[in-house]
Amino acid sequence: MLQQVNGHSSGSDAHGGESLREDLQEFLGGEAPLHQLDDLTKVNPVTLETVLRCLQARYTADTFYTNAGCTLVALNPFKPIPQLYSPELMQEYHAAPQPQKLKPHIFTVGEQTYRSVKSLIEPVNQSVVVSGESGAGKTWTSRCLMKFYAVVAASPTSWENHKIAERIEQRILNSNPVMEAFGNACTLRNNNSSRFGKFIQLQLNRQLMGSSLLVPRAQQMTGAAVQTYLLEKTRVACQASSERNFHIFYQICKGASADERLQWHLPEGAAFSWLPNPERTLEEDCFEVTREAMLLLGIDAPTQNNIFQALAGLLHLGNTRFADSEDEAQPCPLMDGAECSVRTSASLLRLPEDPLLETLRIRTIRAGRRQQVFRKPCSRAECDTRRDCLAKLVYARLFDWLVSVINSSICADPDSWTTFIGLLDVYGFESFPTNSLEQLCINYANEKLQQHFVAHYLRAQQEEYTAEGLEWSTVSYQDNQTCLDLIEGSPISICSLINEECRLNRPSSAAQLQTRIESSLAGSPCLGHSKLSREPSFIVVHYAGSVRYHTAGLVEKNKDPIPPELTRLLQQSQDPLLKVLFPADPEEKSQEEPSGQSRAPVLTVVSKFKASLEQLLQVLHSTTPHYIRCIKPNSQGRAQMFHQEEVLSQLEACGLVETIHISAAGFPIRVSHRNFLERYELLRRLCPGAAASPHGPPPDEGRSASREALGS
Ligand SMILES: Nc1ncnc2c1ncn2[C@@H]1O[C@H](COP(=O)(O)OP(=O)(O)OP(=O)(O)O)[C@@H](O)[C@H]1O
Repeated sequence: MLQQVNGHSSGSDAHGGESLREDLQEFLGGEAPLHQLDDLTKVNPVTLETVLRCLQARYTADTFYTNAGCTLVALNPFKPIPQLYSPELMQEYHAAPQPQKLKPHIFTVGEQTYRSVKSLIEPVNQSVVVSGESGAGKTWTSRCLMKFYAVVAASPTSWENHKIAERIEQRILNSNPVMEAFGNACTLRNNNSSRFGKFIQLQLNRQLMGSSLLVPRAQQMTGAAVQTYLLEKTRVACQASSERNFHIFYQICKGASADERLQWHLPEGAAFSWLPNPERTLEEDCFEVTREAMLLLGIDAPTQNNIFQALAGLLHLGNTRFADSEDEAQPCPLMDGAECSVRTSASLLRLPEDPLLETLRIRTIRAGRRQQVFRKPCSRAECDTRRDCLAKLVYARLFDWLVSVINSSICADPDSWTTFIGLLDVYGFESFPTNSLEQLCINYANEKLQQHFVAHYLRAQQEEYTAEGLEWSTVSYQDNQTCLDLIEGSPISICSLINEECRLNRPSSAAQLQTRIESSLAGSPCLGHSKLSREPSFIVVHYAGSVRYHTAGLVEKNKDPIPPELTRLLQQSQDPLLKVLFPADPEEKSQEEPSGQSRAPVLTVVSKFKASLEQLLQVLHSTTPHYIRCIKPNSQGRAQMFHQEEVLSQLEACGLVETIHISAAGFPIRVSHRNFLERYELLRRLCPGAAASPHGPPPDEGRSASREALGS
């Protein structure tokens, strides 16, 4: 293009203009400032480098939202910017004739989804997929969107309806502090990290405004439903160094009244081994906010008291330490002081003390044709595992129960809503020095979502070309099906092999599992080899990068075994809450007591997760998806700091690099007619006889003028 311009320079003399020479100088020097580009697919050319430079320029200019085709990229500002989320700004986006013409913002996505629901054009239901790594701003974004909908989707017809709507919205918003108190924790990467995934379905109902059918329809929020995924329950009993347990434990220890301290056996300054780093004071430690929100969700004070007492019981359980037994035939003795912990824990959980201790220390085995019962003292390590398992079991059931209570409080009668907007806030792609089943599940979910995204993005591209009247150009793009086949395919895949090990219930070493995976799936191009690793592992080449998964403990984690004695013990509790969490249910036995010889399908972690993922994707497929990719500009959580390498790896992990490649596979350079004329108007002036305006492009933004410039 430069040569072309230079090539025409003699022509410029023909027009004789000093001014033309000056214009040329300006043309050669002046690209549109990068920070003004609202859409990453419009940087020219679309490459990783230009995209990164554009994001950095915008971040430096305090511009945190940028479009990338059908995706919104949200850079975490790491500083409060109240005016960016004010109710006035919400109203501005809500009232704008074309919100997409305003600056990119989460409110644009909010308003677009809301209008699409209102338009009743199929598919009416909408979903917003919010992704990004830990600390990137997913929870913040989802919360902001919920507040936005609470404002715009609350325009009922009567005062009475208004009050009902307000109550529902308040409850929906109140579900956030409760779920965060019980499901979030302070990690190395985020002080308020969600340790579970969630899909919130905001249920809307069509309202007729006034009596005339011609008056525009509104959609009013009538309720919501929450679905959660993969709570990191291991955190209850095991926290990485410098991390913390779930916020709620710190809240009760810091916020309990004097009476409650007595009742829950939580004296000031008491030390609990499952409560590391209690000296750190976080904004999230606010017990009062959680209590208030629980109350508004219908969890009354006695029930709350019951919950907190059970949690205190778990903390005391964590202080129960075992010593090695000198005689294998005898149960492990308790360490000094642990007797008191068991007693307190038993009294708070309202369990009989001796059976609690016995269950922790003695395993019952059924064997032989007659299923004779044998009692075998556990090793110290086994006692620890059983203690931790008991705590995880209680906490996971409590969390699920809370979610169900929240749902019954916010969920609308199925007849009272017709449409919905779904907000999906999931863990982003993970790759740590050691990766196990949790990362495999999370990355598997990300692969599924990425495939969904690529299919949608390619379709959107083709539609755009058609609308532009461009010649049909099939964007050939290889999606991530090969990787998904490796993880979940039939008949043999990583999931099926791990499940098979659980079903056969045979002793199997980590090295054997590695060999089985490598030999059975050797043909997959997405299975990498781990020659350098000392520990048994396998590598999966994900769309976002290669991840090495260690096979040690994988099968056991997948089984997630719950000794049946533990469930039976909890069913004996006199505590009203535990009675609800552990009802005497005959079905439970079949789930939790898989017999070694049984061929019945075992409900493994992977198979449950796969089923819930399929259900989620079915819902997503039935909606129009919107994507928000949250990016963390630096890992220190500091404002005004942009680390290019960190951002780049996130662009890869959240699939934005893919978007860029797809854009480049189609038409990598996209400029509106108006911008094109603004930039290349000069070409028309270089062309002898062209009637170019010295004042810039004509106002019609027309194609013909652009063609003329191209032809010159
Ligand atoms: N738009 C924003 N404006 C100001 N601060 C923000 C914004 N988004 C995020 N933050 C800050 O970043 C922190 C981390 O954000 P958030 O908890 O939403 O991350 P996340 O992606 O949900 O992380 P995780 O996966 O660990 O739950 C917030 O606590 C907040 O301090």
